Amino acid sequence: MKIAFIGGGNMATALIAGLAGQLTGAGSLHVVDPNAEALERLAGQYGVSTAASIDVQVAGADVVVLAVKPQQMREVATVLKPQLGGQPLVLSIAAGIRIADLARWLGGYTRIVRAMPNTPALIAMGITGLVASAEVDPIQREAADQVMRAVGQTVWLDDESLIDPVTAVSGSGPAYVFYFLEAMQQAATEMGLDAEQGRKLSLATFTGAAQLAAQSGDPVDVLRQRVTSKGGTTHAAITSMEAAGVKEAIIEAMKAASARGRELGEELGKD
Ligand SMILES: NC(=O)C1=CN([C@@H]2O[C@H](COP(=O)(O)OP(=O)(O)OC[C@H]3O[C@@H](n4cnc5c(N)ncnc54)[C@H](OP(=O)(O)O)[C@@H]3O)[C@@H](O)[C@H]2O)C=CC1
Ligand SMILES: O=C(O)[C@@H]1CCC=N1
Repeated sequence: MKIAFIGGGNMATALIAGLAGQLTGAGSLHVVDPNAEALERLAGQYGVSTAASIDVQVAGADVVVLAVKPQQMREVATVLKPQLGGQPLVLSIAAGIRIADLARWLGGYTRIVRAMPNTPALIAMGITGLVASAEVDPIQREAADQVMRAVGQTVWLDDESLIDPVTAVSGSGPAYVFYFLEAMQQAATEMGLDAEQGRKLSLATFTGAAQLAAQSGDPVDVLRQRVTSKGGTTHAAITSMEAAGVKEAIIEAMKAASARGRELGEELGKD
């Protein structure tokens, strides 16, 4: 499979890192980005071919991954439009941008899959929500799934509007986890542990608890109750979190992320 990336930033780098080791034979990765330094780094680390603007290699690709910021998508689509003669799959990972708007900017081109990956793709532990336009055939749908499966798990959606909730849960999700870890590490040092001890203890706790939740047949509230001895330390912590409204704040934050995705689509998809 020949895959061309338009945009070689944070998310594209995570996908390229995961994909680089998986392509065999005639498979190739090509990256277009105006930033020469970013291209040099990607070529050096992952052996990809590069270009500063959309070129003949993009025109010959089987899959064109659009990995620019949502605000840059319209301009990129306009430049890409004349290069779609080979009928590639256009795989957009931009938050908010709706298939219908992208199809319009591409001059009515509809072989589009919209995907929402996340940065753990960098270590092949990503998860991606996907939705295909009605015109995408099963072969290209499988191609999209294959690209994303190379960097983790995939979840297909029937309804495009659900990609905003997916963005709020798993697209932005790694940032919430890092934020929680930041708080745990800060608390650890404030209570007298050194930074390395705090980092090791909090990271292992997060990974261990997540693995336990994934492997256990029990729901997470039951697992939480098993840690919470009556009148003990965990009870003190959870009582403090409940009083501060932590759960409600997380739920509100995620709804804000989803609403921002929808708003981006409305704002940027006008006319
Ligand atoms: N980061 C994440 O965790 C996730 C991001 N996404 C989506 O991925 C997309 C990219 O996000 P992210 O990687 O974080 O953003 P970045 O800003 O890191 O990457 C975008 C890259 O595209 C480059 N670029 C700008 N204009 C063009 C152009 N005309 N042609 C080619 N490249 C161009 C940018 O260069 P310059 O900086 O010079 O403008 C930059 O290097 C977004 O749409 C986002 O919604 C989806 C899931 C998760
Ligand atoms: O913050 C953002 O808009 C992008 C989409 C999901 C993660 N990062």
